[in-house]
Amino acid sequence: MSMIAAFYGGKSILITGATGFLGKVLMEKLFRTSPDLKVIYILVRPKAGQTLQQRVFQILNSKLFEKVKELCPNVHEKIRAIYADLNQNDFGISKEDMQELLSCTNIIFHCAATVRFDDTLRHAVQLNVTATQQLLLMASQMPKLEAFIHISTAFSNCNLKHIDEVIYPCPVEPKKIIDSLEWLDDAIIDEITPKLIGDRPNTYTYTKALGEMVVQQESGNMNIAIIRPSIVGATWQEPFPGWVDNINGPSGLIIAAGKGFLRAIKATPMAVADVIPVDTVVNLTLAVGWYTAVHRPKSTLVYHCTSGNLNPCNWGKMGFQVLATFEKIPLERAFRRPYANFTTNNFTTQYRNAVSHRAPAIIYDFYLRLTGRKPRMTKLMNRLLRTVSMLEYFINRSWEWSTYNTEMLMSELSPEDQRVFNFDVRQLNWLEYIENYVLGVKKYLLKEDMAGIPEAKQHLKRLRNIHYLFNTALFLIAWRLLIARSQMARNVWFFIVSFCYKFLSYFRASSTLKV
Ligand SMILES: CCCCCCCCCCCCCCCCCCCCCCCCCC(=O)SCCNC(=O)CCNC(=O)[C@H](O)C(C)(C)COP(=O)(O)OP(=O)(O)OC[C@H]1O[C@@H](n2cnc3c(N)ncnc32)[C@H](O)[C@@H]1OP(=O)(O)O
Ligand SMILES: NC(=O)C1=CN([C@@H]2O[C@H](COP(=O)(O)OP(=O)(O)OC[C@H]3O[C@@H](n4cnc5c(N)ncnc54)[C@H](OP(=O)(O)O)[C@@H]3O)[C@@H](O)[C@H]2O)C=CC1
Repeated sequence: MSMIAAFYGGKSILITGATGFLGKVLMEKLFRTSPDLKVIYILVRPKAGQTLQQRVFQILNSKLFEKVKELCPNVHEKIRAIYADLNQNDFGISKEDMQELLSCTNIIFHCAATVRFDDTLRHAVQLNVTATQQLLLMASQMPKLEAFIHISTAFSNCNLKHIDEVIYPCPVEPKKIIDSLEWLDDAIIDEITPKLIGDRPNTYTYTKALGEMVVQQESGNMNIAIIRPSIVGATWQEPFPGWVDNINGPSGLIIAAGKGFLRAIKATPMAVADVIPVDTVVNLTLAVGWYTAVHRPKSTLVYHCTSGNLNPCNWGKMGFQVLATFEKIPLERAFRRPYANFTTNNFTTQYRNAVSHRAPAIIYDFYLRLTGRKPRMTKLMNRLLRTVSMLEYFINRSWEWSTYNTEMLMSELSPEDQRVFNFDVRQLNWLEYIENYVLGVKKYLLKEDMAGIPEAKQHLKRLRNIHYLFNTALFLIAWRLLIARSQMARNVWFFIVSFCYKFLSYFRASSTLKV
């Protein structure tokens, strides 16, 4: 019997960010391994015209929850969606709901965050710092609380090369930032943002670091732990391989490469691709929840959930395997044949952006205009290049994350728990994982039918023929222009034509002789 699964039985668990990528997988695993848990409270806001209930209904009816619904048919009765917007004071939670949360919650998993790299400092602080502070204040009023697990990111200290499982201080106190954002106007905030974030690449990593400091400062006598996952990717094994439902991290670029939009990317092939499957993160999170509540470590422990030091893969290998998978299983309606490579310096990157990205987009938009349709490719391409430029920081560097606490926890688990809550990435076969990831992107994110593969292959053949035709036409036009202007080119042309003619005459004469 799994001790961790048994621990969550009968518990009331509060999850923030349950509608997100990580949150959904966390909920799924909890229901699958501890179907006797009491209730999962999820803090949800209405979104895209959907009410709370509609959002929960949509999650429960997704492929991810198929197994859970078999094992635990009353799962919908065990989810209690509570209206909450983390941008508001007290999260906008009603008095009755707040009372219930305060009196019943046993465990908190705080996953909600803004993960956008281009968010304003004001919004990122509100969500990743102030909301964390408010949640901790709520948690401190919960008499039955056993553990508070905060999800941070391995990149919260990406300004360092070697990162230990400790909370590093930020130059400016989080409280000072929160206070000053209250009275500064947006223009001034935008101006001081680069100075505040310093050598971090964006407001996301900066505010996640501030969030950790807040956790440390407000921990009081609660049992708190921080988990730092690196780049969270599709599921490895559970509930099935390859599940992914958002375009963050590598997923968006995998689509862009598969559809033939992305032809070149500035990346260091030998840099470590510290991707970690989402089910591995969830298994570690649940194990940490159990350990923190049961063993009550004296201080706030930080756990790195990374792959690089135990089972490294690099961007070169990842990119190669992504493209190799698209050879066998292409995406539907590709713009061009999937073919991409890495550039290493700014000059070649600018050149490839102009020639391989912008020029085809302009030509295609011209074609759309000619055929009476609305041009859209240039806009799409500019958006892609902007996204790529924001991710470049992470694919041109390597970091070392120590994993003492994570390895210590692994050794504390019973063999059964090591199996059920497996977070040992040494067992991960990267090539298999990447192939399943790419397949998952096709099936679960793009919702493409596997029956469409022959048609997709046919489409790629047509694209190849168009590509050959286009290149031949381009060559002939360039050659025609050249021989019209240069005597030397004309001489070369005359030489080639007469050589071919002589060769053909000789061939014809000899074959005639043989007969
Ligand atoms: C040797 C051979 C070689 C061969 C080589 C071959 C190479 C080729 C192979 C290539 C593959 C292999 C290499 C891979 C490298 C990966 C690097 C990853 C590094 C990641 C590091 C992460 C580290 C940190 C980890 C963390 O700790 S945090 C988590 C990470 N955080 C992020 O990853 C957020 C980033 N993103 C943004 O920050 C915003 O996205 C922004 C970018 C500002 C844009 O922003 P914007 O332009 O506004 O675009 P969006 O609005 O966002 O979206 C635009 C459209 O997508 C739609 N859409 C938005 N959402 C979603 C959603 N959910 N689900 C579905 N759709 C969505 C939206 O509807 C809109 O569609 P539309 O409306 O146009 O129709
Ligand atoms: N994905 C990754 O690569 C990594 C993620 N992490 C961390 O893991 C955690 C989860 O990330 P992930 O699941 O990928 O992110 P998602 O963007 O998929 O999910 C974010 C969640 O936060 C919720 N949320 C955002 N704003 C609010 C708000 N104002 N009120 C209520 N809820 C809100 C979202 O709700 P809604 O659905 O309503 O928008 C969503 O449920 C984050 O803390 C992130 O920093 C760490 C390392 C890597």
